[in-house]
Amino acid sequence: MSAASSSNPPSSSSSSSPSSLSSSSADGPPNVVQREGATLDTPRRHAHKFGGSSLASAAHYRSAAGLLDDGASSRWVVVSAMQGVTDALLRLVADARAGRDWQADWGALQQRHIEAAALLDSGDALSSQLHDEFAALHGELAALAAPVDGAHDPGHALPGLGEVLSSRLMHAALGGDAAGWDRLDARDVLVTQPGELGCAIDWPATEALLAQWLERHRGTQVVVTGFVARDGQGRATVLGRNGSDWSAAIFARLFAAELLTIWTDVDGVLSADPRLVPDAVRLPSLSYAEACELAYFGAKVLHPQTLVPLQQRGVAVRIRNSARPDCPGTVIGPDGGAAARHDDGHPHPVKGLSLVENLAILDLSGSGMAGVPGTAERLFGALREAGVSVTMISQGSSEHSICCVVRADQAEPGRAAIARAFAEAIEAGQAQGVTVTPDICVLAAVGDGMVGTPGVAARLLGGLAQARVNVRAIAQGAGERNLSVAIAAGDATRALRSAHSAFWLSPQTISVGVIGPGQVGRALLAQLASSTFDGHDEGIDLRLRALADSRRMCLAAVRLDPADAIARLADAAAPGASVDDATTALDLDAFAAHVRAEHLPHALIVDCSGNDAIAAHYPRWLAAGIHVVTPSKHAGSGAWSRYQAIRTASAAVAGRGHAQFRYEATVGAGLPVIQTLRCLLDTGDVLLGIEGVLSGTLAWLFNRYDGSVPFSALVREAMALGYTEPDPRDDLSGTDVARKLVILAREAGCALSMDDVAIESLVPEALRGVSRSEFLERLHELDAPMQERLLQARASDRQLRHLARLELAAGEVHATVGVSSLDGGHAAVHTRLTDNLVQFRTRRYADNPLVVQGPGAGPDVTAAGVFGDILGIAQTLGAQA
Ligand SMILES: NC(=O)C1=CN([C@@H]2O[C@H](COP(=O)(O)OP(=O)(O)OC[C@H]3O[C@@H](n4cnc5c(N)ncnc54)[C@H](O)[C@@H]3O)[C@@H](O)[C@H]2O)C=CC1
Ligand SMILES: N[C@@H](CC=O)C(=O)O
Repeated sequence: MSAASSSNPPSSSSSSSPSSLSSSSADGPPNVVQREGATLDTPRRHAHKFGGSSLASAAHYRSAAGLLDDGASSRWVVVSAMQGVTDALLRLVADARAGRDWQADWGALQQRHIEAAALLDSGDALSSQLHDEFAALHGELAALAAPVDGAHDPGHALPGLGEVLSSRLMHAALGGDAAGWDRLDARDVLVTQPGELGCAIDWPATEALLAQWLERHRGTQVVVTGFVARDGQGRATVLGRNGSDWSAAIFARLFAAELLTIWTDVDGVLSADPRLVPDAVRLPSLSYAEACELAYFGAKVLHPQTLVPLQQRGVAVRIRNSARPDCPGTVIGPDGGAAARHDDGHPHPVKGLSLVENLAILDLSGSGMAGVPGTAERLFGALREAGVSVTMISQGSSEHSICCVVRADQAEPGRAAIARAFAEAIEAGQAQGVTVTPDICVLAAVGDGMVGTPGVAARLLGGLAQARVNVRAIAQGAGERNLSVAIAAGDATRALRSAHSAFWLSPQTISVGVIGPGQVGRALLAQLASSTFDGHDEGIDLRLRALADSRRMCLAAVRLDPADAIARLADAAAPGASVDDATTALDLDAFAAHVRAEHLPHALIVDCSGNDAIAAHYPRWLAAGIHVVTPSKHAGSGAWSRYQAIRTASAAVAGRGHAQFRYEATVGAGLPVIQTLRCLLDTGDVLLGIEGVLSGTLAWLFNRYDGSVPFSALVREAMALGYTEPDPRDDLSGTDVARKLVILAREAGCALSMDDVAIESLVPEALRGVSRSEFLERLHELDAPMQERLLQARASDRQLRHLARLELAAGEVHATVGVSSLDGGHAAVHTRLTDNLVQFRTRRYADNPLVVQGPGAGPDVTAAGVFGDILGIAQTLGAQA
């Protein structure tokens, strides 16, 4: 018997429940759904169903019994078999039929049930009942070896024994008769009959038998066997796979429940298959129509057949996780439609996305078909004759071609049937023939809210376009609840993720990867973790999805928590660690590919490594549409050719709009230095010169250095405070400041390079070529020359400051970096701590420079500059959306 059929609608005489049910029900006429005073949270007449995954052991039965304690005055619980038992029974039947040994498996199955019974019932009664059931099963299995006599298959109903046994265990777990629980074997009352579309329910016969049963039972607390039933001759039968859900719906209707709760092992219906779409969200509610659409299109929701008996009476279904009863699950009912909001509080026109795989497209085309009545009838008639079921149909208004999607294994019979039906037309050249496109799947967007909502197709197709998914065929009925597209099977996951993002994610969702969790990288992660900036209100959704240091990387499918991302990077590499995120050896191409997830609208890499080799990747990343933000000066001040490649790549990126390269923190850390210069230039001003203190480290050193403490001791302190470059010689040599000057000059349109800057280094010649560690050991060698400079400056009542100068005049650029001896009139003498001081002299600010001043080094202020760049990019994306 097939489960993929629908029940016949009940006859008019069956539209009310049996009269005895009415008299035995304490809550009033059972054929009137009791809504007054009841809500879905506190139904008075509550049917439950437990699937096998919720009934794996005695402990599961106990906790299931606890879940029934919900205050309802009438409770019915329909049970599946214990987990795995139906499959075990099917194997037993197959083995017995084939003459293979089945005794051992039979014994193991009996043992499993007896053990569970012993834990649930202290007496012998339950065990002895189970022994009787197993003895009967033994006899029936033994008889299966004999040839089948007549059309009735005696083994057909045996797999239903699992539900019978399970109902006994649940009855015991609930306290049995003593606790007021009846047990109803559905084989006594539920009558099936063959229907046009398969197995159907004989409602009048069922209601009559149930009425008789209710004359002998209270009927307000009943454990019911799922899956099993009887045929018109009173023989045991089963409802087919997933029949337990159908049973539950049937009994919820027969007992006039207000709500049917189906307890299973998932949190409810999700917006898409979570194995394919990590971002899938639980749907709080669905209408019957939406649930049916999703179910037909591959979502593992309830079989549509299950909903029929409930929909006819307006009974709501709630799908809940028995392992997480706090989760409210998904309600399917009359009110689950367009108005429903998701957990994020926003209404969504599309409720879910589903995918049907293993399909093929059949296409019949020919100019002779246009305007000819009956073409479609002939085509689909041929498919019907060949027993080919059609999943999707599409025809353009030109009528030049008609195509349909069928199961892959039915493509060839379908093609042959259409070719036969149109043989004459093909021969005459009126039709070109039938083509088969294999390896197809259909992606469907489903939702009541789609009805009358403009833009749904645009979002779906836009999402697919972004992921470069080609659409082969499209179908949407006038009902507007389902928009289906046929696509290549190889594109399925990418398509589903992109479509999901198009409907569920903000257009300002950014997939973020961070490289270099050092001083600045750590501070940035901390700021991302603790930021009070509520990106979701703005629509900005920054998703840290990747983190790398110089050896490893950690990639997360959905997101890494910035608060423990560094720990994950370290921990996940530990032997035996198993997380959903993959930590592997650093592979920058794989890192970038992961960040540039096609299903997420935008991608951004933050490079805090300070490593020149990483900067070499920027042109490729930018060309691939990945935004790049960095505090590192290598790209901005490195080889001119690379700098140009970066600019070119960020200027022209097809598809996603151009990828941005931002590096505000390279000059002045968190100070708005580059943006100030840009603002001056973009508004038509002309840069004449820049003078100032561009090193936080050197500012701090010279602000502190008074001869009382050796200069080398102050350098060590600056290192510890995170002011210096990873190698402090970059600061002391003036290289770091020169880099900043080059960055600013290039920003102003000058092709300046490091070689063009006259740099005075504070690093003695002898220490320039040694290793970093040797340099640190010999740091004291700086002390004597610095002491001497200090004394000289003091002798002329001056102070030492490290200055950078850029002069632009008559097409000439002069850039110098070094220590100056300044009198008290110079602004640099009045800086404090790590203050940077940047004086822009421009045409507009010629006499009195525009000054940017403030702390110019340190992990926190630098990270803030980086964070500001990230948000700046996100905001421009918002403006584009
Ligand atoms: N510290 C500060 O005040 C400021 C720093 N910056 C810049 O920020 C950048 C980072 O500075 P810090 O955090 O102080 O340096 P850091 O040495 O503390 O951190 C660098 C991090 O990058 C990682 N790394 C190095 N090479 C790598 C590679 N090839 N691949 C992946 N990861 C790699 C290291 O493992 C380390 O985690 C530098 O470019 C620096 O110039 C800019 C403005 C201010
Ligand atoms: N080491 C640098 C850090 C900022 O760029 C400095 O001291 O300025």
